[in-house]
Amino acid sequence: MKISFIGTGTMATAMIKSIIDAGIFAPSDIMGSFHREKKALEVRDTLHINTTISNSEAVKFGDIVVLSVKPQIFESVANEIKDYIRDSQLIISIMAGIDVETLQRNLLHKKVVRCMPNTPAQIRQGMTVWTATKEVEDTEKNIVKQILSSMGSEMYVEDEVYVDMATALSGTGPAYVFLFLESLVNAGVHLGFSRRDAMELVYKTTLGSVLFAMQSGKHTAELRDMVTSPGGTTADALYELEKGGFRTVLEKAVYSAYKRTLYLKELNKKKGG
Ligand SMILES: NC(=O)C1=CN([C@@H]2O[C@H](COP(=O)(O)OP(=O)(O)OC[C@H]3O[C@@H](n4cnc5c(N)ncnc54)[C@H](OP(=O)(O)O)[C@@H]3O)[C@@H](O)[C@H]2O)C=CC1
Ligand SMILES: O=C(O)[C@@H]1CCC=N1
Repeated sequence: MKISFIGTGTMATAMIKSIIDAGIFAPSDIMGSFHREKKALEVRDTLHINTTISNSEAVKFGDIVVLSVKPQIFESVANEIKDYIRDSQLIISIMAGIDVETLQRNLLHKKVVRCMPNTPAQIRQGMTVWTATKEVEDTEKNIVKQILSSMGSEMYVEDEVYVDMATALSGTGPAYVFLFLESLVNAGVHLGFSRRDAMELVYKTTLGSVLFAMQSGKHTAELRDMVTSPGGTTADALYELEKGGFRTVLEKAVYSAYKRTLYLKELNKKKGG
């Protein structure tokens, strides 16, 4: 079985590394398409996969074709490749805000998987939410599951509205976490820690807390209470976070990302007729 990637950037490269590391595809069974020759040659030399600057050539190569270009150029890429897609091929889209109906209509193809991965896939710790059209057979779903599991964890959903929601929560999510980490490290530096020590304290505290929350099975409010000694330091810090609207800001940010997903979806629905 062979797999092609249309647009071999950050996410596609993470997927390629994961499927090679997991032994699902050999580098010789993978092709990545690029729009710049220099980049194509660089990736060919580092990942030892096949590369091309022709999207149609990439489509012809794979049994599975992953669409990993930016959503903004999907319409022109679809026009370029639609005549080369075979009925037997499985199309996997990782593009944000392009729904199944738009994919099927622009590609003139029914067998489609839509998924939303995230960047921790680069170290095989990603989280991907995905859905498939009824034309995708169970054996193909199993292959998709294997591919996505090679990047970390996966969650299948029947209704693609959850893929839109996941775009705002888990797809965009690493950016929220990185900003949170950066802010805490800066706070540590402000107190007088070296940046290196502050990073170690913050990263390990965050990792430990996430594992604790997952393994304890307790509600996070209970876990928070366990940290909050009466008349102690935590109560003061939490008071300031609540006063500053920490939760509301976070909820508004996620909702804003969700609205952007829906906007992109509508925009792409209108394009391409
Ligand atoms: N980054 C993320 O966290 C996530 C991204 N996604 C989705 O993944 C997709 C890719 O995102 P990401 O990897 O971040 O973006 P990148 O910009 O890193 O990847 C897109 C790649 O497509 C290439 N490209 C541009 N035009 C063409 C073309 N006409 N034909 C072939 N290739 C082309 C770009 O090349 P060049 O750089 O030379 O322009 C680039 O390498 C997006 O649709 C995004 O919504 C989904 C989940 C998470
Ligand atoms: O910012 C974006 O549009 C992409 C989709 C999810 C994460 N990054």
